[in-house]
Amino acid sequence: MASHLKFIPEPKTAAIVGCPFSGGQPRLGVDQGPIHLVKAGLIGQLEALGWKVNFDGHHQFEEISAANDPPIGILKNPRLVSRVTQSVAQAVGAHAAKGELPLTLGGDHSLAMGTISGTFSKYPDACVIWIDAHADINTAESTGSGNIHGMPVSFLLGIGSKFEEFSWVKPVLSPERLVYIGLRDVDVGEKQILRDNKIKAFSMHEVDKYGIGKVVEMALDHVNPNRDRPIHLSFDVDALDPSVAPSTGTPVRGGLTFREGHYICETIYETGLLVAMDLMEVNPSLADEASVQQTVAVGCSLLRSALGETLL
Ligand SMILES: NC(=[NH2+])NCCC[C@H](N)C(=O)O
Ligand SMILES: [Mn+2]
Ligand SMILES: [Mn+2]
Repeated sequence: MASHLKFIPEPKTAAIVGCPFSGGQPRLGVDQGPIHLVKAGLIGQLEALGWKVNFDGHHQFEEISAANDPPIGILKNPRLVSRVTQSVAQAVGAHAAKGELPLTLGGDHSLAMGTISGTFSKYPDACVIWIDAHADINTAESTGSGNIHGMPVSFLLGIGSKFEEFSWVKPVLSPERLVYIGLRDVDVGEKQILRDNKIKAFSMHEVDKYGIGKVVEMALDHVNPNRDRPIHLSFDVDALDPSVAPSTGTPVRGGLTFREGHYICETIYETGLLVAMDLMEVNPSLADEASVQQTVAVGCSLLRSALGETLL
């Protein structure tokens, strides 16, 4: 397939934004996700697809001190998450501004607050396709956990109470420019938020009912009816079934198959509209060595599919 990406000039260049960060949730180890993905050979694999790949080491968040970061209300590590995601927004925005395609490797999904802010700084009319078992749309009012990886979408939409610490996050995303695929563990308060804001979501029920081909087409018809808007793809590896991607912090059974996950990435590549992708929540400290290798390999192959790897 000699597809090309409409918004990415030649020579097509991907920028790896490695984000070893776990502060949006309580489990250690998810910060090692990007290190494993790169060690597994991701960069060479993308180069083999004809991409120029920029990677000058993983981002260093050490200087962003975690000291003295008491909860704000129920929000955990609020200052740390805010500063880290703000620096990610700047990095992603700078790559996008140069015409590169940022591939952000997480790390936990709170990072998407930064990646999507960065994408919208260059492409204000972009849309977001969010692949996840979870909606990650809790507000400070609705969250039970206080883990900010369950909340980035509400911040990007500008719903829920506002915090001085997050004043840099602008409500760049509007509800009709967002669509979910793969949901199956959505909190009661999140369901209300999805209804109140008329946000389109295809849960695993719809994937079973219509098949993944039809679901992706309907998702694109919703956020991108004329197939002219830039697409930011935010892929939480826990969207896949735990038998496919076991090494992740909040696995939920009944997820996407290996092929369904890849089909989504392949189809979004085929639109020619992809401008940024996140691959989040790979946690190499969870599960045995073979499961870790399997999850990291799946992460790499999802990224390859989104960057144009074809089956034939
Ligand atoms: N990015 C994720 N894996 N998010 C899981 C979120 C789980 C739950 N809904 C929460 O708010 O805590
Ligand atoms: Mn998830
Ligand atoms: Mn998520």
